[in-house]
Parts: sequence; C-alpha cells; structure tokens
Amino acid sequence: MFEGVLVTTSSGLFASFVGQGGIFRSRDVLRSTYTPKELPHREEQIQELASVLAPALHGETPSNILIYGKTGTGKTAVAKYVGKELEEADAGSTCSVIYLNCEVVDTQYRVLAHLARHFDKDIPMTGWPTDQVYSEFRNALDEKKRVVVIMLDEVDKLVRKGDDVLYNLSRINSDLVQARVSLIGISNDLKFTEFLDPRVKSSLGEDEIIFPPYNAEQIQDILEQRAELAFRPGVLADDVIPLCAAFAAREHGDARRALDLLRIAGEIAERARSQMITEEHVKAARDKIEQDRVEEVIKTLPTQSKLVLYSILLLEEQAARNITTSAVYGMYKQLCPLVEVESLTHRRITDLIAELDMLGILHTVVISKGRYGRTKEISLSVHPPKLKSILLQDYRLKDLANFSVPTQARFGPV
Ligand SMILES: Nc1ncnc2c1ncn2[C@@H]1O[C@H](COP(=O)(O)OP(=O)(O)OP(=O)(O)O)[C@@H](O)[C@H]1O
Repeated sequence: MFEGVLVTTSSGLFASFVGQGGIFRSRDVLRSTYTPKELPHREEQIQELASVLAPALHGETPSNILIYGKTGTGKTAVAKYVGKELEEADAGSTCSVIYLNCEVVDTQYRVLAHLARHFDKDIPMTGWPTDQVYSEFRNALDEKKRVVVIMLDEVDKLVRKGDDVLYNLSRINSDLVQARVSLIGISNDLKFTEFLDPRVKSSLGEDEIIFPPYNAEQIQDILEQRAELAFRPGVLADDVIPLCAAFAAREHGDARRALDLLRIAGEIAERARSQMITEEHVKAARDKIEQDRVEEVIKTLPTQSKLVLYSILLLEEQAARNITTSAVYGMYKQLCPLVEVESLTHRRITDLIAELDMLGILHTVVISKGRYGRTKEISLSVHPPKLKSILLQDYRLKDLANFSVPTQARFGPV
C-alpha cells in the first residue's frame, strides 16, 4: 500500500516532464563549461598565442603574456584551446600546461599548493608556511628538464590580495636549474597592471594580446555553430539567433551572454511546451537575465541603500501618490532606529537614490510644479514582493518584517 502510493506520486510528479525534451539535443553545449572544438573569429588571437608558446616545443622558454579583453570575448576558450593543442603537439613530453582560475584559487598559499599538487606533491589545504609550499613546488618542478606554462585566469583577483605570488612566480626561473616556467595572465580588467609592482608588471607583460569585443555578425556565427549541436533540427525560428546576437552585441559583444540568452530562451520554450523557440522566448529570456542581474545587485548593496529601498517599498505599499525624496527620507528616518543604524543626511539619501536609479533598481522622473519648483517622483523598477523578500534576506533588516507604518505617518505630507 505504502509502496503503491510512493510509486504513483513520483511518476505523477515527473510524468509531465517525461514527454519533454523536444527542444534540446544537449543543453550543456550552451554552457560556458563546454569547450568548443572550433573558435570562429579568433583565428588571429589563436595564431598569436601559438606563436608565442611554440618555443616550448623545443625546450625554450616562451615569453610571459598578458591577455586582455572584456568578459565573454573568448579569452579562456582560446587559452585552453591553444594549451591543449600545445600538449598534443608535444611529442617529447617536455611541456605541460596548468590552468588556474584565480577567482577560485585566490591566495598565494592556494596557488602554490595547487601547482605543487599538479606534480603529485601532497600539500595540505592550509597550515604549512608559504615558503615551504613554494620550495615543494619548485623542487618538484625542477626534477626534470621541461617547460611549464601556467595560465592564470582572472589574474587581477590575485593582485587585489597583494601580488607576492605573481612576484615569486615571475622570478622563479632564476631559482630553477632544469625546468622553465612561462606565465599567461588573463584579465578583463584593463587597468589592473597599474596596481602591480613595476618589476612584476614588466615581467608579466612581455607580450600582450588584446581580444576585441565581437560584433553582432560574429556572435551570430558563434551561436549558429553551437545551436547545431544544442538543439533538435527545426526548433529555432529564423529570427531567434539574430535577435540573441543583436541583444548581446548591444551590451558589449559578450558571447557568453548570447549563449545564455539562447539557452534560457530554449528552457522557457520547453517549460511552455512549445515546439519551437521564438522571438518572444528570447525577449522573456532577456528579461529574466536582467531580473537576475538586478537581484544580485540588490543583495550586495550597502545597508543604507537597502534601507532607502525598503522605505520606498513601504511608501508604495501604502499607495502613497507621489513618492518624493522628502517622503523617502521621512520614512528612512523612522526605520534607522529600528535596525540600529545611524541615519544619513537628506543630501546623502538624495545621492543614494540617484545611484539606485543608475543601477536600474528604481526610476525617477523630475516633475515641474510650476511656481513651487521641481520635485523628483520615485518608483520601483523591481516587483515589490520580490524586492521585499530579497531585502529581508539581509539579517540586519529582518526586524523590519513586522514593522507597520504608524497611522499619522500614513497621512503625513508626501
Ligand atoms: N570564438 C568563439 N567561438 C565559439 N565560442 C566562443 C567563442 N568565443 C567565446 N565563446 C564562448 O563564449 C563563452 C565565454 O567565453 P570565455 O569564457 O572564453 O570568455 P572570457 O573572455 O574568458 O570571459 P571572462 O573574462 O568573463 O572570463 C564560452 O562558452 C565560450 O565557449
């Protein structure tokens, strides 16, 4: 009896999903973890990187390189592709390529431990003196004659925590007898070298490769190549790929954004049980991505800005007619003591409102009141219940959940 119930429930729950799957052949092909076999419109950068690394095949040390370009311009994909080709071309097994993402492996200790582990050294996650980890790595590396290319993706993340590790790695060759190291730094922050020690800067930037943003046509080619593998034949309406490409090119030529748009449009179409992906699904995907971005921005706002937003939210909940900066300030002043936060001046709150406007979280319109001057009317750009739940996730604001506005304030000047 019990078993019977279980079986019916689970098959019932998933029954509607079983028939699905008419859209995708493989959705993973559209994720950024997938490495494509070909990289259209990056032939020049691939050639450039290959020619810098080629000396490694003869046991010589390639120059260090910095690769720059905005997000989604194919830097990681190209670096991994060229690294793989290099290892495959290396008949004498004298080169190896180690890829590290410095957003994940983000301290000197972790970087060195990760590198040492690559040579089968057993280094604990923490606890050793950094010097000792460095020596283990250097000794393991120098056991034989070889060239090791270390790719440091998002290298700017390391610099923010001090550039000791970059300094040590950039001068490691003078510490080695047999092996040689060459570094590839990858970054979407064009300015990060300004913060580097000048010695590290000149060593790391011996060579530079710039990745320009893709234009709409180039993104279209990239999407077409991926769509062929990702979707079943005939499920894409004609205007879907051009529209995804146009949206992504308008941002800054970000191929990742374009692939995300296409994948999410596919998922929306699938959930709606549509047989095809249409322009409407792409627009809905764009809105969803934008909504997710805004949510992420709200979560990371400082408490003061969150209080300003909460004040506007409460005013909207009371159906206040014109929400002005003064009304927001009045509400904000009431909220500050409840969460034990010092209140800022009216002027600062005006600035915070302008910042939130720029981030697209709220919208302000300047209204002329004739001889009474001008005033700013504020409205939220985010669905209020959603905004409320995001704001209340912040433990500092959770006491506001039970706060209701005193009656006299409701009819005060707005
Ligand atoms: N020329 C290309 N051909 C095919 N796919 C590409 C191309 N360029 C980028 N992509 C794809 O776009 C996505 C983002 O690329 P990649 O991760 O290489 O960007 P990035 O420049 O390293 O970005 P970030 O700076 O944000 O790390 C990946 O899924 C990648 O496969």
